Amino acid sequence: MNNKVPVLEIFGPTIQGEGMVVGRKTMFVRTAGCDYSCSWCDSAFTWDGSAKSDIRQLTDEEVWHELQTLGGDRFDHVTISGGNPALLKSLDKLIDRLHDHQKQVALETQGSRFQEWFYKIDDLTLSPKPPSSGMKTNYEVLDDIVERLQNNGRSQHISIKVVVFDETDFDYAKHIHQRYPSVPFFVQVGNDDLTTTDDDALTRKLLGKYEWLIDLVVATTDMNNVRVLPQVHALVWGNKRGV
Ligand SMILES: C[S@@+](CC[C@H](N)C(=O)[O-])C[C@H]1O[C@@H](n2cnc3c(N)ncnc32)[C@H](O)[C@@H]1O
Ligand SMILES: Nc1nc2[nH]cc(C(=O)O)c2c(=O)[nH]1
Ligand code: SF4
Ligand SMILES: [Mg+2]
Repeated sequence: MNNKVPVLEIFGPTIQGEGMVVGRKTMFVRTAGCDYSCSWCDSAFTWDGSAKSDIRQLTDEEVWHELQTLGGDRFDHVTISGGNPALLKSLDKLIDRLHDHQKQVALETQGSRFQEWFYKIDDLTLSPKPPSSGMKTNYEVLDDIVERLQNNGRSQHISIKVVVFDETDFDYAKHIHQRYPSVPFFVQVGNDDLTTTDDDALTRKLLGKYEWLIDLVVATTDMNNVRVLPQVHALVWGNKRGV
């Protein structure tokens, strides 16, 4: 069995800029490879071949060593993102190692694949993709993942986060919230300007979109138990990588 993890970036400590533990001090491990190809993916380098030569096949011990080198004693939380980390059975050992060292573990995934190690994740974000992404949600798989987690006592450890770019996406978000009403639900501002280096202009634009999304949620009856968030890291650091 392949016990290595294809890693593209390890960075931090920084803050979790999105979703259920927004603001939480954390390290990031970003894995390579995705089964989706979202039109607006802000981490397309994980799957489009452009950073192929940066991919390292690391053991859990090597990942842990690098986290320690970077973070020392200044972290107690690690977020695994990608790409889609749920493609990797081999993350099981890394999660155990992090827990052995009293580090909490968060996961970002789109909900297209299940892994047994989902049951061990402390903060698990499922982020199904709205129409603007060009991807199609497999509800059979998503239903199964949510059901398994709920049936195994993980309800306090999961959330759903939908990125919204337009009103069609907002309708999709409403539909997802109605389908899984007991799962803590987040809508997130979409960033459609992934190349600009003008941080002030980007911040202004994203805050404008944040207000637009807040207004939509405020005006909608089926969106009451909902949290509306921007990507805090994009407001602070723009499109910079590794923050
Ligand atoms: C890069 S993805 C990696 C994890 C996993 N593949 C997923 O999509 O959940 C992490 C999060 O960033 C969000 N995201 C990606 N591109 C974005 C963009 N342009 N604007 C806002 N959020 C974005 C995704 O929807 C997801 O919630
Ligand atoms: N600060 C920060 N927060 C994040 N939350 C989710 C991220 C991701 O790319 O998965 C991300 C990221 O790349 N940086
Ligand atoms: S699922 Fe996540 S990593 Fe994959 S293409 Fe979409 S946003 Fe990017
Ligand atoms: Mg990101």
